[in-house]
Amino acid sequence: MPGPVTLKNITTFEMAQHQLHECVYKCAKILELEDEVMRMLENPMQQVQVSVPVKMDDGTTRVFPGFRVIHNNVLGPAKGGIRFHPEETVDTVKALAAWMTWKCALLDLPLGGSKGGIICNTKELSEGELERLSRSYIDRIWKFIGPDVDVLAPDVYTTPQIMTWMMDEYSKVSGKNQFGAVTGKPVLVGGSVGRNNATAMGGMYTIREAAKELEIDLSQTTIAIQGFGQVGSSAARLAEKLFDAKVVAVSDSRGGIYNPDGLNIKDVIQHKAKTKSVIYAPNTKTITNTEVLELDVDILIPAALENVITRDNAKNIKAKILAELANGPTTPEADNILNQNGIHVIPDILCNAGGVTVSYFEIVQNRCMWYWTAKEVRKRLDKKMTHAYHEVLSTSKECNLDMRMGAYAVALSRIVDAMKLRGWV
Ligand SMILES: NC(=O)c1ccc[n+]([C@@H]2O[C@H](COP(=O)([O-])OP(=O)(O)OC[C@H]3O[C@@H](n4cnc5c(N)ncnc54)[C@H](O)[C@@H]3O)[C@@H](O)[C@H]2O)c1
Repeated sequence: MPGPVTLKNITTFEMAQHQLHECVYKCAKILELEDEVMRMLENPMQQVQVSVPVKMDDGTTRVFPGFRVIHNNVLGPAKGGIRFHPEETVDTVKALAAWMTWKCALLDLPLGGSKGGIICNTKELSEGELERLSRSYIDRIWKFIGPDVDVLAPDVYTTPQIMTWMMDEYSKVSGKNQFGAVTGKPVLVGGSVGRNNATAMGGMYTIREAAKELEIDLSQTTIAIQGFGQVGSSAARLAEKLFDAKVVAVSDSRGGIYNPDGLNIKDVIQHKAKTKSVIYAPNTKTITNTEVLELDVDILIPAALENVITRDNAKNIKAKILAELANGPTTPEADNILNQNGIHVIPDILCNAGGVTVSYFEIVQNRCMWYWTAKEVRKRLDKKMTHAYHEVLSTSKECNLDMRMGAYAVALSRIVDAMKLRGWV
């Protein structure tokens, strides 16, 4: 975790990392954690940097820099995505690995946190080059990963096909089938059913519990969702299906759409498939992304970018529940304003943890060679998310913390207790 940083001239992503670290520091003070404990959590336990050679289609060889970072594995084998991005940096990978540590601990998964990345532009690579890159990366890092050590998962620009190549290469070098070394695989080769909409589904369970706490009848609620990608569109569909709630607005990078009587989500999905955007879907009014956030709705779901709720617009948020399916959508200054205004925030590390939870289920199924039905996956996800929500709620009430700090308090105390038990600190 960095010390004070100048917030001038830093990218949005660095800003999101900074917020995350701020939460951890604040929480560490509340929990009165000793300096050596914080030093242990400040830096990753292991950082591997590799050069990944790839034979290109034109006969030349290119070398791509790659990383794999384990932030902390006190609770179990590390778990984290692998990103293929032209602007990847080891600092980003380190921050994201720490984020995985907090999320896994909060959900009480027997896993630590890790992350990896390769600096590359997937749009410039052929299918064959992409496969050779994925396999070559595993050839460089295979000694540092595995089902009992560090499990890989998809992230930015890495797909189920890439995960399958990586699992296959790891199986080859280790001389046996090792489905549990990688998650996010297609169901046919050891993936879990229910992973596609797990993040949104997990978020819905936390919204259901928040509504009970606030005595809100979900069938009478209106919902606005920023972002209509994998997570946002699933959230819109599920809110209609599970709660019979009215989704009145959704948006994407080109703008938002609004209908006070409720959108027809199926039509919006079809419109987006045809035109690549939600805007101008039939029977809707076009609005801006800012307007989407400030609508007079009961539930607001950011499901796109970081830092969209800031000190400038937080006072205009009218929703009773803010369910953070996106990572880092709210700045610390905005958090204070939301809390003062009595908005119930379901923080990102809780709200969007359904994805990593079903990834954990994938590891369990791979280890047992016993595959669950969609109903079983949903039931287990519900149990995990509901339990985590109530732990955060009761901690925040008992310790007089907001929900975000409550979530970090639960996660940090679990990690610190385990480090003490194992004699690390
Ligand atoms: N996919 C997962 O399982 C998962 C898990 C945990 C957290 N998240 C978080 O959820 C968020 C969305 O992830 P995703 O997988 O749905 O991504 P995605 O790429 O499928 O969708 C992102 C959506 O955001 C929209 N968008 C981009 N710029 C925008 C802007 N300026 N204003 C409004 N909308 C804009 C895009 O048009 C798209 O609809 C991210 O913050 C991600 O980190 C995703």
